[in-house]
Amino acid sequence: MALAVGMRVLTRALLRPWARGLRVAPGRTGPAAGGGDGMRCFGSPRVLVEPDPAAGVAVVKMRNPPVNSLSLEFLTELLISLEKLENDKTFHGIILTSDCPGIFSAGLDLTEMCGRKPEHYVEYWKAVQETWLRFYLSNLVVIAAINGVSPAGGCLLSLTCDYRVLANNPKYTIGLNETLLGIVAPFWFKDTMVNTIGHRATERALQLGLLFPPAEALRVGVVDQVVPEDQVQSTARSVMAQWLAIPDHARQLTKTLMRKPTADRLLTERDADIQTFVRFICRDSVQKSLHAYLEKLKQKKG
Ligand SMILES: CCCCCC/C=C/CC(=O)SCCNC(=O)CCNC(=O)[C@H](O)C(C)(C)COP(=O)(O)OP(=O)(O)OC[C@H]1O[C@@H](n2cnc3c(N)ncnc32)[C@H](O)[C@@H]1OP(=O)(O)O
Repeated sequence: MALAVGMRVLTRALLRPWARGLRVAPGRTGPAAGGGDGMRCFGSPRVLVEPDPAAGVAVVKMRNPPVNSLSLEFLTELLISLEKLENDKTFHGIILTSDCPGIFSAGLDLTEMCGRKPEHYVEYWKAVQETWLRFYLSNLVVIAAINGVSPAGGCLLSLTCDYRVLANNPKYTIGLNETLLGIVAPFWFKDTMVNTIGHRATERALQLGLLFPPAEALRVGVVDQVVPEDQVQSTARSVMAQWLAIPDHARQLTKTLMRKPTADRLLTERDADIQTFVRFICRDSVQKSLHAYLEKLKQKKG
């Protein structure tokens, strides 16, 4: 039932004109692409997929410059790539990483949440929910190779993964910093964090909008491993090999057992959650906060 609802939303998304027009990235082969057996990179303008069929793994690189903000188009492309890989029996695992230097993802795209019509907020929030559900419940092993800063929605995306490897760079902070923007992390953002680091640590992290530098992120458990920057990908690969050595059906069922209750909560409250989001984001005070925050980001340069 849950899956059917999810598929309907994704199918609707795929039917949108800009999604239908998605081009497949020009194919290229290479070592990262498992060039040995000739399988090519594929993907879409904002998502590059480097398949390694021999290992049963694909590296999914987010490339929505400058900061991999999670726009509606980008989320849809991510979902399409995920679905393609899930439907291809060659693949058992995904390494999710960034192609934008120094940035994993800046989180939800603030321009999707500012100065738009309520109908747009509905469409956008559905895509955010769908992305979370599909990644959180994916049967594939999903490992985040976090090679940059990862606030808010960027952190949430990494929390949907089964394992997080973070590059040891003090600039690469990670956390749910929504309160600093004058907004509130929805219950399923909070639940995902609670499932990862526990209730008390989440309470503190979310109220204060903490963005953890690598050592702190490791200590509190937001990430599973911190490694030198040039070892993030290789570490993700060796962790993947360990996870793929486990009998797949047993691992998948265990993942579902652990995650389904959390996902079910959103699935049963999905429409109410959309209404809550739209009501909240349409408030004058929230729009003012978000505009001011975006302005501050822009002025930082000047
Ligand atoms: C019940 C209601 C529930 C509501 C819940 C809503 C939940 C929201 C969750 C979120 O994810 S909100 C987004 C939170 N994200 C952030 O706080 C990150 C903001 N960005 C930054 O801190 C920095 O940009 C960075 C990621 C550290 C990168 O810094 P850098 O110096 O490399 O780049 P900038 O010059 O700051 O940015 C370049 C460019 O990109 C624009 N931009 C940055 N972040 C976003 C974003 N999240 N959305 C849209 N646009 C973004 C920035 O404005 C610059 O634009 P310009 O036009 O080139 O000036």
